Amino acid sequence: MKQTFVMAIDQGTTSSRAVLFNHQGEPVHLAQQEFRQYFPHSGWVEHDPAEIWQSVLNVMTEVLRKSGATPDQIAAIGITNQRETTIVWDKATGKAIYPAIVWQSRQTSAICDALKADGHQTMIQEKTGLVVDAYFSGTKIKWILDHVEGSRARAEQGELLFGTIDCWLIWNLSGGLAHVTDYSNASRTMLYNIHEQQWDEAILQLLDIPRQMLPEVHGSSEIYAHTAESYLDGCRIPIAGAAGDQQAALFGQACFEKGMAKNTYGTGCFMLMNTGEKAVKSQHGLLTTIAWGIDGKVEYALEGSIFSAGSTIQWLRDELKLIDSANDTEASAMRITSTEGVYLIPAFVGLGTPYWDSDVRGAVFGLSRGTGKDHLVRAALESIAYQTKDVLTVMEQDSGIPITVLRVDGGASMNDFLMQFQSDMLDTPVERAAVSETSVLGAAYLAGLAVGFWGHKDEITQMWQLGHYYEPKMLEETRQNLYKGWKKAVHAAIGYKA
Ligand SMILES: Nc1ncnc2c1ncn2[C@@H]1O[C@H](COP(=O)(O)OP(=O)(O)O)[C@@H](O)[C@H]1O
Ligand SMILES: O=P(O)(O)OC[C@H](O)CO
Repeated sequence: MKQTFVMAIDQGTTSSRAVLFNHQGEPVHLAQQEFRQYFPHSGWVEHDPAEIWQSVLNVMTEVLRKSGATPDQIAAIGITNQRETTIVWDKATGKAIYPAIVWQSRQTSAICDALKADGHQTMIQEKTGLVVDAYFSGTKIKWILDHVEGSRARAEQGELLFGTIDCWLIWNLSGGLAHVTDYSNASRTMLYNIHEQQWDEAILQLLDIPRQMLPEVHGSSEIYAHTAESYLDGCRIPIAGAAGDQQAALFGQACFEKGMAKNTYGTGCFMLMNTGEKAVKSQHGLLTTIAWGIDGKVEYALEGSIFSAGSTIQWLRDELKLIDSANDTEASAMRITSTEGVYLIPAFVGLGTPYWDSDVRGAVFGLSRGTGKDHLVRAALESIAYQTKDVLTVMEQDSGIPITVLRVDGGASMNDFLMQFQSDMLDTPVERAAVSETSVLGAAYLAGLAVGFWGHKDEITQMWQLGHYYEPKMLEETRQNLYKGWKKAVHAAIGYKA
């Protein structure tokens, strides 16, 4: 039978998706399932690894059912994932020994503070390209080994395995045969030397993490394993691509040339610039990270990480009950012409680039008696654009490359008000890709390239299509005044610690 599709799995922070892509790179069928978020303490976020795995199996089955396709029509499977989220599991039973500690979770900030106080920040940044922060997997693994009784000794015996979500899924899909990850995911652990491309013994010793529990690191586009016979009607499909969701989005946006940048508006917001074969060091809190490794050649990116973007909109919906759905925010923001001086600082789990402050928490400034729901909703949307401006400004400084156009994608990029305000605030055109699900598209491309479904990256460049173009329209004076107000508000929030 002719193989018609590549199946890509996007295991995101709030939902799992499976999408079938055809030869034209079009998403022709999709299945999606949300799963539970656990907030056991202030600033902690956890997931159930078994529920994540089950949700992925469900969407894979569901997308096949919806499409009427049979598993033997699938040329390859690609995986993209919420990054840094950490799972430690028992190799014999396949059961996690603790819930997945999610990238947003702050439960290891004290470990990070101690690392910084002991002067390890520079060494860690030099080797891994990352700042010392609870965001990354390294301290999350340490925390699990410190808190689950007997686990460190078991890890030393080779009985426990660590993996980010890509690794957990490949291990499960392969029936426990492959314990592997790709370069882009390894580069988010704070344990991986991105220049030497190997796990770093000194950092492993510092965090007391046994080497034997870590996966093998592979390219982002190659066959790691085949699906086990117990799934997908016994059809053994090659699992042929993996990348962290932000790197996969850079790939899906066809940002293959040095200096090309994209911003993805999901739960958080992540701007990445391709820096080619050069790992550019940041002076302003950007991360240096591996974009992907293909055919033995690793390419790098500069990244700005914003922790709360779409999640701020979820908060308006789920906690404040100001809106019924995320889509309502656009009309709400457009009912007024400005927030009238209201700024919302969405530091629910601290602030990432360029502030890197784990302890700051959210705040609202500029309330007056006339402030209403629309002002708060608009301030929440604007906070996403202001944080993006913070990141873009330092990215241009650190790379020395002006960003002349910003490619955008992700759930919240569908909001026209937000995208226009973004373009206005940056004074830069914004291009929304026709396929806004670029992470999952990137995963499909990576897997499809590995099995010859697509021939070359140039084919992908040809397939990229513009969905919507936004041009800056705001007066320079207005832009400057609004942004000045944002900066004042952020610094006031940072200055206030309960
Ligand atoms: N029209 C919209 N306006 C603003 N935010 C939106 C809109 N649609 C979705 N979102 C937000 O985008 C996020 C979902 O985007 P998605 O790319 O699926 O995120 P993730 O991959 O992080 O789960 C949610 O946090 C949601 O609140
Ligand atoms: O699941 P998303 O799209 O919010 O992405 C999360 C990022 O990978 C965290 O680094």
